[in-house]
Amino acid sequence: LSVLPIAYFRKEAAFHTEEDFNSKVRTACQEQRTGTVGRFKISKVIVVGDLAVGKTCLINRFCKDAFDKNYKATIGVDFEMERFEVLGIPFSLQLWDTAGQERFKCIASTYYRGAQVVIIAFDVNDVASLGHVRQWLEDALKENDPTAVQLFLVGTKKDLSSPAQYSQIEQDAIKIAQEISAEYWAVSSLTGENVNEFFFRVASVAFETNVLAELEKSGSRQIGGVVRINSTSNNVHASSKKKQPNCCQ
Ligand SMILES: Nc1nc2c(ncn2[C@@H]2O[C@H](COP(=O)(O)OP(=O)(O)OP(=O)(O)O)[C@@H](O)[C@H]2O)c(=O)[nH]1
Ligand SMILES: [Mg+2]
Repeated sequence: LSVLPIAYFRKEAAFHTEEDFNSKVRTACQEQRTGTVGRFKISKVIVVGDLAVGKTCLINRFCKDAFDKNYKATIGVDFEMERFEVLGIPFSLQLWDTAGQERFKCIASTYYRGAQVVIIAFDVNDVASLGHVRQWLEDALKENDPTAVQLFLVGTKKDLSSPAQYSQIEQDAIKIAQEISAEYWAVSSLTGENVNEFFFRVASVAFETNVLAELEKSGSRQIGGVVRINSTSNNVHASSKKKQPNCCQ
């Protein structure tokens, strides 16, 4: 799946409104200076939200181009891998579909950790599911570094709402998206409306962020063309300090 720069859905609640990839990112990709991105890097994406809002259907529409009208609750978690190519660089997303049902939530939440992207889904025909967005966010951020996570708020089942009903809930959804710094989208897994666009946007935003982080890392390491391996080994050391005290000293 080759990813072209995909536009935001609503200007009022978008990460950025540039029409193309960041120029630093484009140059780095041209010169194949993307570090671990493209070789080892897999970004973890979790999809959370109330039961039956359509999380599983959303992932299945994108990954399998399939739709099931029968509801089968997700028990715990499921995951799908999706490979993309962005600016000629291979890039993978691991899409974690989690359970919305209360009784399976505690299993599911153990898989929230390490997410780069959090997608909070609500049903555009169910105001209560939008009301629960903050709770889902809180739960997801308990397991993650809030400053490192990119958030998407996605309204599902757009096919079931009339334009008038839809525009009413969209106003509220955009307000919440702004408050929680999420990018807002609305999709239908039944018709497929905006589903590919949405995931391509997720992939391009995640990719850009990863490449920029790589550039920052290599920028701070390189001094006058000399690669200082110290700074990374310090990090490794810091995180494994407890187990291996003084191993390199
Ligand atoms: N009309 C319509 N129905 C949908 C859409 N997406 C999902 N549904 C239906 O909504 C029900 C729930 O969908 P799921 O995807 O299983 O919901 P979920 O969020 O994964 O639910 P849990 O796994 O219990 O958390 C199913 O009957 C789907 O067919 C949509 O875009 N349009
Ligand atoms: Mg499900």
